[in-house]
Amino acid sequence: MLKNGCLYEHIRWGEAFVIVYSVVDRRSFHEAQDILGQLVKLKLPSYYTSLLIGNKRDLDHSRQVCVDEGQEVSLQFGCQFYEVSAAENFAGVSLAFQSMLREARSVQLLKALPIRRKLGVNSVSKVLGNIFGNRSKTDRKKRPSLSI
Ligand SMILES: Nc1nc2c(ncn2[C@@H]2O[C@H](COP(=O)(O)OP(=O)(O)OP(=O)(O)O)[C@@H](O)[C@H]2O)c(=O)[nH]1
Repeated sequence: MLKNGCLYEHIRWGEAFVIVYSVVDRRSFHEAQDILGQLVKLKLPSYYTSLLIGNKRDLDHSRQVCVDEGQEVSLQFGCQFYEVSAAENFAGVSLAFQSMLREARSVQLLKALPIRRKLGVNSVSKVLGNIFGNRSKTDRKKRPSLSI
């Protein structure tokens, strides 16, 4: 799956990723870890959001991956983590996706923050300069402006 060029391209441009494994299939859990590792390699240091989902929670009697293992991997890779049962109801799946989208939107806002902060600092320093500056107005006009 990871050798698939198409997936590789998606990882390149994607900003939010959902990785699903089955709690009754340990191999799928290992594959999920591989994908999370690929994301780290291909995406860092860019910001991205990832969500790890352990599906088929209802099949507890055949469970091969315990909830603690999923949690541990999510901590290791800094992603959100939910166990759900797509067969039982969609509420859990929907909540997990909504939570991931909220984080992805926050990340987008954070990305835009440095410019805003820069503008804010410039505005504040301009106001302080006007209040405390001892230069005449004509002197101030001659100086090059740093505001964007
Ligand atoms: N019990 C149970 N079965 C599920 C759940 N989610 C999916 N399934 C079943 O798992 C089988 C595979 O589901 P698909 O939707 O085809 O998903 P897939 O990614 O192709 O999954 P795999 O065939 O397991 O690799 C289907 O028979 C689904 O009904 C779940 O949460 N609980």
